[in-house]
Amino acid sequence: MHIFVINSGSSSLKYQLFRWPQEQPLARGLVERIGLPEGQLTHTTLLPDGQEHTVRHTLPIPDHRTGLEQAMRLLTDPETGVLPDPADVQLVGHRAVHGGEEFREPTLVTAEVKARIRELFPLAPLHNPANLLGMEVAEQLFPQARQVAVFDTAFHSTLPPHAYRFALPEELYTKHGLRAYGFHGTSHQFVSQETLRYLGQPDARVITVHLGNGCSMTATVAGRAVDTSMGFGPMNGLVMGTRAGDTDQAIIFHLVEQLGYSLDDVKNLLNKESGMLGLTGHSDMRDITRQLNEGDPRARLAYDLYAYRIKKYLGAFLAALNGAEAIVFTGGVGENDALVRQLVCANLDFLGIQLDDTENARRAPGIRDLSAAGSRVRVLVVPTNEELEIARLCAEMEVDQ
Ligand SMILES: Nc1ncnc2c1ncn2[C@@H]1O[C@H](COP(=O)(O)OP(=O)(O)O)[C@@H](O)[C@H]1O
Ligand SMILES: CC(=O)OP(=O)(O)O
Ligand SMILES: [Mg+2]
Repeated sequence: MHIFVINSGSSSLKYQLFRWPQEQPLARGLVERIGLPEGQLTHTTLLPDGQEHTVRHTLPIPDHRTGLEQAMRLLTDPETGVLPDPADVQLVGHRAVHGGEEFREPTLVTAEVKARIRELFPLAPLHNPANLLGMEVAEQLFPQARQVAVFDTAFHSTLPPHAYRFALPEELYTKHGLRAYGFHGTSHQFVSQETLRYLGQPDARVITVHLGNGCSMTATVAGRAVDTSMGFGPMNGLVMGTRAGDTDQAIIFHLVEQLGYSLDDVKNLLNKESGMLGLTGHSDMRDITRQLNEGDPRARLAYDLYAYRIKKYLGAFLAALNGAEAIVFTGGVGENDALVRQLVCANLDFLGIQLDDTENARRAPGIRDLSAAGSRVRVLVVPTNEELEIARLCAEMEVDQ
Protein backbone atom coordinates (compact mmCIF):
# COMPACT_ATOMS: atom_id res chain seq x y z
CA MET A 1 0.00 0.00 0.00
CA HIS A 2 0.96 3.69 -0.15
CA ILE A 3 1.13 6.01 2.84
CA PHE A 4 1.19 9.77 2.33
CA VAL A 5 2.42 11.84 5.28
CA ILE A 6 1.84 15.54 5.79
CA ASN A 7 3.96 17.41 8.33
CA SER A 8 2.88 21.00 8.71
CA GLY A 9 5.29 23.09 10.77
CA SER A 10 4.86 26.76 11.54
CA SER A 11 6.75 27.99 8.47
CA SER A 12 7.07 24.87 6.36
CA LEU A 13 5.18 21.89 5.07
CA LYS A 14 6.92 18.61 4.50
CA TYR A 15 5.43 15.56 2.85
CA GLN A 16 6.53 12.10 1.91
CA LEU A 17 4.96 9.31 -0.05
CA PHE A 18 5.97 5.79 1.02
CA ARG A 19 5.45 2.33 -0.41
CA TRP A 20 4.50 0.18 2.57
CA PRO A 21 5.50 -2.12 4.28
CA GLN A 22 8.82 -1.65 2.45
CA GLU A 23 9.20 1.82 4.07
CA GLN A 24 10.33 2.88 0.62
CA PRO A 25 10.12 6.64 0.04
CA LEU A 26 8.82 7.35 -3.49
CA ALA A 27 8.76 11.13 -3.27
CA ARG A 28 9.32 13.78 -0.68
CA GLY A 29 8.95 17.49 -0.65
CA LEU A 30 9.41 20.61 1.31
CA VAL A 31 7.45 23.81 1.04
CA GLU A 32 9.46 26.49 2.80
CA ARG A 33 9.12 30.13 3.73
CA ILE A 34 5.34 29.89 3.76
CA GLY A 35 3.98 33.41 4.19
CA LEU A 36 7.30 35.09 3.25
CA PRO A 37 7.58 36.94 -0.11
CA GLU A 38 9.60 34.19 -1.83
CA GLY A 39 8.17 30.79 -1.03
CA GLN A 40 10.09 27.74 -2.12
CA LEU A 41 8.89 24.30 -3.16
CA THR A 42 11.43 21.51 -3.42
CA HIS A 43 10.08 18.23 -4.72
CA THR A 44 12.21 15.12 -5.00
CA THR A 45 11.27 11.94 -6.82
CA LEU A 46 13.17 8.83 -5.79
CA LEU A 47 13.67 6.73 -8.88
CA PRO A 48 13.72 2.90 -8.81
CA ASP A 49 17.46 2.83 -9.70
CA GLY A 50 18.29 4.78 -6.53
CA GLN A 51 18.71 8.10 -8.35
CA GLU A 52 16.92 11.21 -7.12
CA HIS A 53 15.32 13.85 -9.28
CA THR A 54 14.69 17.23 -7.66
CA VAL A 55 12.78 20.23 -8.95
CA ARG A 56 12.76 23.62 -7.21
CA HIS A 57 10.19 26.34 -7.70
CA THR A 58 10.27 29.81 -6.17
CA LEU A 59 6.79 31.26 -5.98
CA PRO A 60 4.58 33.08 -3.50
CA ILE A 61 3.09 30.48 -1.12
CA PRO A 62 0.77 32.50 1.10
CA ASP A 63 -0.51 29.58 3.15
CA HIS A 64 -0.34 25.84 3.78
CA ARG A 65 -3.29 25.07 1.47
CA THR A 66 -1.48 26.55 -1.55
CA GLY A 67 1.65 24.61 -0.59
CA LEU A 68 -0.20 21.31 -0.45
CA GLU A 69 -2.03 21.94 -3.72
CA GLN A 70 1.25 22.69 -5.50
CA ALA A 71 2.79 19.53 -4.07
CA MET A 72 -0.15 17.43 -5.23
CA ARG A 73 0.15 18.89 -8.72
CA LEU A 74 3.72 17.55 -8.91
CA LEU A 75 2.90 14.18 -7.33
CA THR A 76 0.04 13.48 -9.73
CA ASP A 77 1.58 15.04 -12.85
CA PRO A 78 0.66 12.62 -15.67
CA GLU A 79 4.23 12.60 -17.04
CA THR A 80 6.58 12.96 -14.10
CA GLY A 81 4.40 12.20 -11.05
CA VAL A 82 4.92 9.05 -9.00
CA LEU A 83 1.26 8.94 -8.02
CA PRO A 84 -0.80 8.77 -11.20
CA ASP A 85 -3.90 7.89 -9.21
CA PRO A 86 -4.49 9.44 -5.76
CA ALA A 87 -6.79 6.44 -5.08
CA ASP A 88 -3.62 4.35 -4.59
CA VAL A 89 -3.09 6.06 -1.24
CA GLN A 90 -4.81 4.05 1.49
CA LEU A 91 -3.49 5.88 4.51
CA VAL A 92 -2.70 9.55 5.11
CA GLY A 93 -0.66 10.32 8.22
CA HIS A 94 -0.86 13.82 9.65
CA ARG A 95 1.31 15.57 12.12
CA ALA A 96 -0.92 17.20 14.69
CA VAL A 97 0.84 19.45 17.16
CA HIS A 98 -1.35 19.88 20.25
CA GLY A 99 -3.30 16.87 21.42
CA GLY A 100 -3.96 17.95 25.00
CA GLU A 101 -3.98 15.10 27.54
CA GLU A 102 -6.35 12.82 25.64
CA PHE A 103 -4.47 12.04 22.41
CA ARG A 104 -1.59 9.81 23.48
CA GLU A 105 -1.80 7.40 20.56
CA PRO A 106 -2.16 7.76 16.79
CA THR A 107 -5.82 8.58 16.23
CA LEU A 108 -8.22 8.08 13.35
CA VAL A 109 -9.35 11.50 12.12
CA THR A 110 -13.09 11.85 12.64
CA ALA A 111 -15.36 14.87 12.87
CA GLU A 112 -15.03 14.73 16.70
CA VAL A 113 -11.24 14.55 16.55
CA LYS A 114 -11.16 17.52 14.19
CA ALA A 115 -13.45 19.46 16.51
CA ARG A 116 -11.09 18.76 19.43
CA ILE A 117 -8.06 19.83 17.38
CA ARG A 118 -9.95 23.04 16.64
CA GLU A 119 -10.67 23.57 20.34
CA LEU A 120 -6.93 23.39 20.93
CA PHE A 121 -6.19 26.19 18.38
CA PRO A 122 -5.60 28.81 21.09
CA LEU A 123 -2.86 26.63 22.62
CA ALA A 124 -0.97 26.13 19.34
CA PRO A 125 -2.05 29.02 17.12
CA LEU A 126 0.78 28.62 14.58
CA HIS A 127 0.29 24.88 14.20
CA ASN A 128 -3.09 23.30 14.92
CA PRO A 129 -4.86 25.45 12.27
CA ALA A 130 -2.30 24.34 9.64
CA ASN A 131 -2.64 20.70 10.79
CA LEU A 132 -6.42 20.77 10.55
CA LEU A 133 -6.28 22.42 7.16
CA GLY A 134 -3.96 19.64 5.99
CA MET A 135 -6.55 17.08 7.15
CA GLU A 136 -9.38 18.86 5.36
CA VAL A 137 -7.42 19.27 2.12
CA ALA A 138 -6.29 15.61 2.29
CA GLU A 139 -9.88 14.42 2.81
CA GLN A 140 -10.73 16.10 -0.48
CA LEU A 141 -7.63 14.85 -2.30
CA PHE A 142 -7.76 11.28 -0.95
CA PRO A 143 -11.43 10.64 -0.18
CA GLN A 144 -10.96 6.85 -0.02
CA ALA A 145 -8.00 6.90 2.41
CA ARG A 146 -8.00 6.55 6.18
CA GLN A 147 -6.68 9.73 7.79
CA VAL A 148 -4.65 9.30 10.97
CA ALA A 149 -3.29 12.01 13.26
CA VAL A 150 -0.04 11.62 15.20
CA PHE A 151 0.35 14.19 17.95
CA ASP A 152 3.53 16.06 18.92
CA THR A 153 2.42 15.90 22.54
CA ALA A 154 2.05 12.09 22.66
CA PHE A 155 5.72 11.22 23.26
CA HIS A 156 5.78 13.51 26.29
CA SER A 157 2.95 11.69 28.05
CA THR A 158 5.61 9.85 30.12
CA LEU A 159 6.76 13.05 31.87
CA PRO A 160 6.52 12.76 35.66
CA PRO A 161 4.21 15.24 37.46
CA HIS A 162 7.12 17.21 38.96
CA ALA A 163 8.21 17.98 35.38
CA TYR A 164 4.81 18.66 33.81
CA ARG A 165 2.98 20.47 36.61
CA PHE A 166 3.27 24.22 37.18
CA ALA A 167 3.35 25.69 40.66
CA LEU A 168 -0.18 27.02 40.19
CA PRO A 169 -3.32 26.23 42.19
CA GLU A 170 -4.20 22.54 41.74
CA GLU A 171 -7.62 23.21 40.26
CA LEU A 172 -6.10 24.90 37.25
CA TYR A 173 -4.59 21.54 36.39
CA THR A 174 -7.38 19.21 37.41
CA LYS A 175 -10.23 21.28 35.93
CA HIS A 176 -8.52 23.19 33.13
CA GLY A 177 -5.54 21.10 32.08
CA LEU A 178 -2.89 23.73 32.79
CA ARG A 179 0.31 21.67 32.59
CA ALA A 180 3.33 21.30 30.35
CA TYR A 181 2.54 19.09 27.34
CA GLY A 182 5.77 19.27 25.32
CA PHE A 183 6.05 19.31 21.52
CA HIS A 184 8.09 17.98 18.58
CA GLY A 185 7.46 14.61 20.24
CA THR A 186 7.58 12.61 17.00
CA SER A 187 11.00 14.06 16.24
CA HIS A 188 12.33 13.53 19.78
CA GLN A 189 11.01 9.96 19.68
CA PHE A 190 12.53 9.13 16.28
CA VAL A 191 15.88 10.72 17.08
CA SER A 192 16.20 9.18 20.55
CA GLN A 193 15.38 5.71 19.16
CA GLU A 194 17.93 6.12 16.36
CA THR A 195 20.50 7.20 18.94
CA LEU A 196 19.91 4.20 21.22
CA ARG A 197 20.36 1.93 18.22
CA TYR A 198 23.48 3.79 17.06
CA LEU A 199 25.03 3.62 20.54
CA GLY A 200 23.93 0.02 21.07
CA GLN A 201 22.77 1.10 24.54
CA PRO A 202 19.01 0.66 24.94
CA ASP A 203 19.01 2.26 28.42
CA ALA A 204 21.06 5.35 27.57
CA ARG A 205 20.28 8.85 28.81
CA VAL A 206 19.95 11.03 25.72
CA ILE A 207 19.26 14.75 25.46
CA THR A 208 17.67 15.57 22.11
CA VAL A 209 17.97 19.14 20.83
CA HIS A 210 15.44 19.80 18.05
CA LEU A 211 16.25 23.10 16.34
CA GLY A 212 13.91 23.89 13.46
CA ASN A 213 11.81 26.97 13.11
CA GLY A 214 10.36 25.94 16.45
CA CYS A 215 12.93 24.62 18.92
CA SER A 216 12.76 22.31 21.90
CA MET A 217 14.89 19.96 23.96
CA THR A 218 13.93 16.73 25.67
CA ALA A 219 15.66 14.69 28.35
CA THR A 220 15.12 10.96 27.74
CA VAL A 221 16.01 7.73 29.52
CA ALA A 222 15.79 4.50 27.54
CA GLY A 223 13.75 6.31 24.88
CA ARG A 224 11.18 7.72 27.32
CA ALA A 225 10.77 11.46 27.85
CA VAL A 226 11.35 12.69 31.41
CA ASP A 227 11.48 16.45 30.83
CA THR A 228 11.13 18.89 27.96
CA SER A 229 11.64 22.60 27.38
CA MET A 230 8.26 23.46 25.84
CA GLY A 231 5.23 23.77 28.05
CA PHE A 232 1.50 24.42 27.83
CA GLY A 233 1.81 25.61 24.23
CA PRO A 234 4.81 25.53 21.88
CA MET A 235 6.17 28.87 23.15
CA ASN A 236 8.29 28.11 26.18
CA GLY A 237 12.00 27.42 26.43
CA LEU A 238 14.44 27.96 23.62
CA VAL A 239 14.74 30.99 21.33
CA MET A 240 13.00 30.16 18.01
CA GLY A 241 12.51 31.67 14.55
CA THR A 242 9.70 34.01 15.61
CA ARG A 243 8.98 32.88 19.19
CA ALA A 244 10.74 34.35 22.22
CA GLY A 245 10.88 31.19 24.32
CA ASP A 246 11.45 31.90 28.02
CA THR A 247 10.70 35.49 28.94
CA ASP A 248 9.45 36.95 32.21
CA GLN A 249 5.72 37.00 32.89
CA ALA A 250 6.17 40.52 34.33
CA ILE A 251 6.82 41.70 30.77
CA ILE A 252 3.27 40.73 29.76
CA PHE A 253 1.76 42.89 32.51
CA HIS A 254 4.05 45.76 31.60
CA LEU A 255 3.14 45.53 27.91
CA VAL A 256 -0.58 45.58 28.71
CA GLU A 257 -0.69 47.99 31.64
CA GLN A 258 2.03 50.47 30.68
CA LEU A 259 2.51 50.20 26.93
CA GLY A 260 -1.11 49.79 25.83
CA TYR A 261 -0.83 46.34 24.23
CA SER A 262 -3.99 44.28 23.92
CA LEU A 263 -3.72 40.59 24.80
CA ASP A 264 -3.94 39.81 21.10
CA ASP A 265 -0.99 42.14 20.50
CA VAL A 266 1.00 40.29 23.16
CA LYS A 267 0.15 36.91 21.66
CA ASN A 268 1.21 38.11 18.25
CA LEU A 269 4.40 39.66 19.64
CA LEU A 270 5.52 36.52 21.48
CA ASN A 271 4.53 34.08 18.72
CA LYS A 272 5.26 35.89 15.49
CA GLU A 273 7.48 38.93 16.05
CA SER A 274 10.03 37.77 18.60
CA GLY A 275 12.81 35.19 18.68
CA MET A 276 15.44 35.52 15.97
CA LEU A 277 13.09 37.72 13.92
CA GLY A 278 12.78 40.22 16.75
CA LEU A 279 16.53 40.26 17.35
CA THR A 280 17.72 40.44 13.73
CA GLY A 281 14.82 41.15 11.38
CA HIS A 282 15.08 37.59 9.99
CA SER A 283 13.49 34.34 11.12
CA ASP A 284 15.34 31.99 8.79
CA MET A 285 18.73 30.96 10.17
CA ARG A 286 20.33 31.02 6.72
CA ASP A 287 19.51 34.74 6.43
CA ILE A 288 20.99 35.34 9.88
CA THR A 289 24.16 33.46 8.93
CA ARG A 290 24.50 35.81 5.93
CA GLN A 291 23.94 38.79 8.22
CA LEU A 292 26.57 37.48 10.61
CA ASN A 293 29.08 37.07 7.78
CA GLU A 294 28.45 40.71 6.85
CA GLY A 295 29.52 41.64 10.39
CA ASP A 296 26.11 42.72 11.72
CA PRO A 297 26.30 42.88 15.55
CA ARG A 298 22.58 42.02 15.84
CA ALA A 299 23.25 38.64 14.25
CA ARG A 300 26.17 38.06 16.66
CA LEU A 301 24.01 38.78 19.70
CA ALA A 302 21.18 36.63 18.31
CA TYR A 303 23.50 33.65 17.80
CA ASP A 304 24.97 34.07 21.29
CA LEU A 305 21.56 34.35 22.92
CA TYR A 306 20.16 31.39 20.95
CA ALA A 307 23.08 29.13 21.88
CA TYR A 308 23.30 30.32 25.49
CA ARG A 309 19.65 29.39 26.06
CA ILE A 310 20.31 25.87 24.76
CA LYS A 311 23.38 25.62 27.01
CA LYS A 312 21.29 26.55 30.06
CA TYR A 313 18.72 23.84 29.31
CA LEU A 314 21.54 21.40 28.69
CA GLY A 315 22.80 22.15 32.21
CA ALA A 316 19.32 21.69 33.62
CA PHE A 317 18.70 18.39 31.84
CA LEU A 318 22.15 17.02 32.68
CA ALA A 319 21.29 17.70 36.32
CA ALA A 320 17.85 16.10 35.92
CA LEU A 321 19.40 12.97 34.40
CA ASN A 322 22.56 12.91 36.56
CA GLY A 323 24.59 13.01 33.34
CA ALA A 324 23.97 11.72 29.83
CA GLU A 325 25.47 9.30 27.35
CA ALA A 326 24.66 11.53 24.37
CA ILE A 327 23.54 14.98 23.30
CA VAL A 328 21.89 14.95 19.91
CA PHE A 329 21.33 17.83 17.53
CA THR A 330 18.54 17.61 14.97
CA GLY A 331 16.14 19.74 12.87
CA GLY A 332 17.04 22.20 10.09
CA VAL A 333 19.36 24.26 12.31
CA GLY A 334 20.64 21.44 14.53
CA GLU A 335 21.64 19.31 11.55
CA ASN A 336 23.18 22.10 9.46
CA ASP A 337 24.45 24.96 11.59
CA ALA A 338 27.94 24.18 12.88
CA LEU A 339 28.29 27.53 14.65
CA VAL A 340 25.25 26.92 16.84
CA ARG A 341 26.61 23.51 17.88
CA GLN A 342 30.04 25.00 18.53
CA LEU A 343 28.66 27.82 20.71
CA VAL A 344 26.44 25.40 22.67
CA CYS A 345 29.23 22.93 23.39
CA ALA A 346 31.99 25.47 24.10
CA ASN A 347 33.40 25.46 27.65
CA LEU A 348 31.54 22.38 28.81
CA ASP A 349 34.66 20.27 29.27
CA PHE A 350 34.00 20.16 33.04
CA LEU A 351 30.91 18.07 32.14
CA GLY A 352 32.94 15.84 29.85
CA ILE A 353 31.57 17.43 26.66
CA GLN A 354 34.16 18.09 23.97
CA LEU A 355 33.44 18.77 20.34
CA ASP A 356 35.77 17.85 17.49
CA ASP A 357 35.82 21.15 15.60
CA THR A 358 36.83 19.65 12.26
CA GLU A 359 34.13 16.99 12.41
CA ASN A 360 31.61 19.61 13.52
CA ALA A 361 32.40 21.83 10.52
CA ARG A 362 32.20 18.98 8.00
CA ARG A 363 29.00 18.45 6.02
CA ALA A 364 27.85 14.88 5.52
CA PRO A 365 24.56 13.03 5.41
CA GLY A 366 23.33 10.59 8.04
CA ILE A 367 24.17 10.12 11.71
CA ARG A 368 27.45 11.78 12.71
CA ASP A 369 29.55 11.66 15.86
CA LEU A 370 31.02 15.12 16.48
CA SER A 371 32.66 14.40 19.83
CA ALA A 372 36.40 14.67 20.35
CA ALA A 373 38.30 11.52 21.28
CA GLY A 374 38.33 12.28 25.03
CA SER A 375 34.70 13.42 25.31
CA ARG A 376 32.78 11.45 27.97
CA VAL A 377 29.46 12.50 26.48
CA ARG A 378 28.87 11.75 22.81
CA VAL A 379 27.75 14.73 20.73
CA LEU A 380 25.82 13.54 17.69
CA VAL A 381 23.91 14.86 14.72
CA VAL A 382 20.97 12.57 14.01
CA PRO A 383 18.78 13.71 11.10
CA THR A 384 15.15 13.67 12.08
CA ASN A 385 12.49 12.04 9.93
CA GLU A 386 9.14 12.92 11.41
CA GLU A 387 7.34 11.68 8.28
CA LEU A 388 8.80 8.18 8.50
CA GLU A 389 8.02 8.00 12.22
CA ILE A 390 4.44 9.15 11.53
CA ALA A 391 4.07 6.54 8.76
CA ARG A 392 5.36 3.79 11.10
CA LEU A 393 2.98 4.80 13.89
CA CYS A 394 0.02 4.95 11.49
CA ALA A 395 0.89 1.58 9.96
CA GLU A 396 1.22 0.02 13.46
CA MET A 397 -2.22 1.36 14.29
CA GLU A 398 -3.64 -0.32 11.17
CA VAL A 399 -2.14 -3.65 12.22
CA ASP A 400 -3.45 -3.32 15.79
CA GLN A 401 -7.02 -2.73 14.59
N1 LIG B 1 22.14 24.77 5.74
C1 LIG B 1 21.55 25.38 6.75
N2 LIG B 1 22.26 26.15 7.63
C2 LIG B 1 21.64 26.75 8.66
N3 LIG B 1 20.34 26.69 8.90
C3 LIG B 1 19.59 25.95 8.07
C4 LIG B 1 20.14 25.24 6.96
N4 LIG B 1 19.15 24.58 6.34
C5 LIG B 1 18.01 24.86 7.03
N5 LIG B 1 18.29 25.66 8.07
C6 LIG B 1 17.35 26.27 9.01
O1 LIG B 1 16.46 25.34 9.56
C7 LIG B 1 15.25 26.04 9.94
C8 LIG B 1 14.05 25.23 9.49
O2 LIG B 1 14.16 23.96 10.07
P1 LIG B 1 13.02 22.86 9.90
O3 LIG B 1 13.36 21.76 10.84
O4 LIG B 1 12.89 22.54 8.47
O5 LIG B 1 11.79 23.74 10.39
P2 LIG B 1 10.29 23.50 10.76
O6 LIG B 1 10.21 23.85 12.19
O7 LIG B 1 9.51 24.43 9.91
O8 LIG B 1 9.98 22.02 10.53
C9 LIG B 1 15.31 27.41 9.29
O9 LIG B 1 15.64 28.39 10.27
C10 LIG B 1 16.46 27.25 8.30
O10 LIG B 1 17.15 28.45 8.11
C1 LIG C 1 5.77 22.64 17.75
C2 LIG C 1 6.62 23.44 16.83
O1 LIG C 1 7.19 24.43 17.24
O2 LIG C 1 6.75 22.98 15.56
P1 LIG C 1 7.62 23.60 14.36
O3 LIG C 1 9.04 23.61 14.81
O4 LIG C 1 7.43 22.64 13.21
O5 LIG C 1 7.14 24.98 14.11
MG1 LIG D 1 9.44 20.93 12.17
